[in-house]
Amino acid sequence: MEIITSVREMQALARKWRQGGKSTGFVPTMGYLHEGHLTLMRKARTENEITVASIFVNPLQFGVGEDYEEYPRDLERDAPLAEAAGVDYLFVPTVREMYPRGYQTFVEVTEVTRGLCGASRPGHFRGVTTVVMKLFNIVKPDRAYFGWKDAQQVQVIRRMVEDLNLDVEIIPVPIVREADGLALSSRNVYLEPEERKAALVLSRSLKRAEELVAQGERQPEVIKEQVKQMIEAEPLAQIDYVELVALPDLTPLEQLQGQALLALAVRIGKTRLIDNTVLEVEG
Ligand SMILES: Nc1ncnc2c1ncn2[C@@H]1O[C@H](COP(=O)(O)OP(=O)(O)OP(=O)(O)O)[C@@H](O)[C@H]1O
Ligand SMILES: CC(C)(CO)[C@@H](O)C(=O)[O-]
Ligand code: BAL
Repeated sequence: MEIITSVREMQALARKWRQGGKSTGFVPTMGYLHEGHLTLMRKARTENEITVASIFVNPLQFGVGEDYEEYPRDLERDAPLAEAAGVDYLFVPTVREMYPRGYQTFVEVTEVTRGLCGASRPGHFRGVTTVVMKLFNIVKPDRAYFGWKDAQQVQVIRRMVEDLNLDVEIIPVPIVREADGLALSSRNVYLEPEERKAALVLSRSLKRAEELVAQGERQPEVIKEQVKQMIEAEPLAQIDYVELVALPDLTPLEQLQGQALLALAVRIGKTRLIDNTVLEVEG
């Protein structure tokens, strides 16, 4: 595996593969790799001739007072993990390399970013779409892999790809969980042992919602209320949002039908965690 830090060098390599007709799979990440990221990388490995991953903690997608400074960074730990997962090139640019002096161009998706994390983290998705657009232009992948843990991010990126006619296939990958249900996240390292236990309330409340739907419940408000009550019963948890919206547009729902996304953002102590499940009703 080769580590590339220069945009120009990465672009030159990508141009060479394109001209040689080699397919490229790309996995953008913010690093501190875990089994969720590695699953994306292994999938990219099996479906493409060249596998590229990036590690870049993108300052543009963090709001004021968020954890940009504390976000875990450890390239010495990450590089061998990426290599073992089959990554050929690990792109690790600096902030100055991605946003040189005078930088002033941004990409904004307007509708599907309004609710959920877009509402609770203003400017977040503008930062995500801007960096992902840049990364796509640098790596020129045929396929790009995104985790369903960030379900809204998947819909936002898909919208950007469709609206801007980008020649890349977006491949969503199911959420990877710990044996006890907690969705893997780089931010789980912030959790103290007691908080780690309390964090299980996210996946448990999603399971409860799935049971309610299996029992015939179709009222979004009833499902959301049950989820909220479960989370509020956990003393260390504080709800940021609990939303039940239609897929793929993430618009409000009057009645559960087709595919809906039940998405949560919950603070456990100072750590903001997200999780979700797709609720599917036939007919
Ligand atoms: N548990 C998971 N299962 C599947 N994909 C995941 C999981 N966690 C992260 N990913 C995906 O990995 C990619 C990189 O995500 P990122 O580097 O932000 O990791 P993260 O663990 O989600 O970090 P954090 O939640 O702390 O921001 C994204 O597409 C994300 O959806
Ligand atoms: C896609 C991404 C790497 C862009 O910075 C980030 O939002 C993430 O890790 O999900
Ligand atoms: N996985 C989403 C990146 C972020 O929280 O900024």
